[in-house]
Amino acid sequence: MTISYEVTPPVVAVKDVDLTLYRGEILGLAGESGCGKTTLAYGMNRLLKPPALLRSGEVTLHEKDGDIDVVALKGDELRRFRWDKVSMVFQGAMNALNPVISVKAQLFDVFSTHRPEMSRSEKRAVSEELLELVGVDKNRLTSYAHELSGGMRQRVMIAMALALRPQVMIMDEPTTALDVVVQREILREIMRLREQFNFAVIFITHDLPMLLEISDRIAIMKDGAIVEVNTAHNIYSAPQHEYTKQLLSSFPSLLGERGGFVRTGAGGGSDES
Ligand SMILES: Nc1ncnc2c1ncn2[C@@H]1O[C@H](COP(=O)(O)OP(=O)(O)OP(=O)(O)O)[C@@H](O)[C@H]1O
Repeated sequence: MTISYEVTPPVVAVKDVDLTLYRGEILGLAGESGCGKTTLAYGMNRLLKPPALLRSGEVTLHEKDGDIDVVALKGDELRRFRWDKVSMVFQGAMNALNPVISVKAQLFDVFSTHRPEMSRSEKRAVSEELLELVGVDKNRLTSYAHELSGGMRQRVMIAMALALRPQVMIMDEPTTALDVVVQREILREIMRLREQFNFAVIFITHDLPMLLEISDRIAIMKDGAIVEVNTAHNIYSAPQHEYTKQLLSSFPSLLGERGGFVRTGAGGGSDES
């Protein structure tokens, strides 16, 4: 996939990227600011708007009953694909909730658009369940965004992304704006939900230490290209690309003693120390 911004002169933000996301995996996408992570995510979910242009490439979702050619989707098909199959939690999503509409109205809106057959009481029951799933009291259904803390708003956004049980969730810096304690709570929640519902996650951040903890595999992006993809364990213990080594060494916390990982078992890297 190649994506450019058709400005003068044009900026090629994603250069010939080829990426496979496996069912149920967490794929971390790391790289410094401006390397093209968000543009790539938008490209995968058909969210590019001019001057962005998908110059070439294809996106295929393999489903039980056949493949979906995402680039060919139009109108209603595309609307159904988003949220239903692939949902996205954006950078700064906690500010994306409409402040003057209740949480309930925003959740109901997702169902009204995508599940028109649901009754009000069904919507209510499912919305309450969703809030509880992401650790928000169901009484918050009637709250407005401005009445919620940043962490709660972000949880509500995750509940919305989860609402239709998509196969893939793309999370672009979903916790960056939150303090470290809340950030870790939410990460744990995402990991738990992933185990429960088995969706795959593309997790985008420049925070490589965090990705090492939560990802199955990590793709390292530089200047619009993916320079290395490997298991989190191999990225950490046997980085191949010079840039990956540089990126690892730019996080002092990774050089010293390793702290406790959120993730246990595979991927955390336990061959040394
Ligand atoms: N609307 C635009 N017009 C022109 N260039 C753009 C536009 N949006 C992004 N770019 C350029 O495309 C490149 C990739 O940007 P992108 O936002 O995808 O990077 P990123 O890795 O997600 O960065 P960050 O972590 O800061 O969000 C950058 O060089 C950026 O300046």
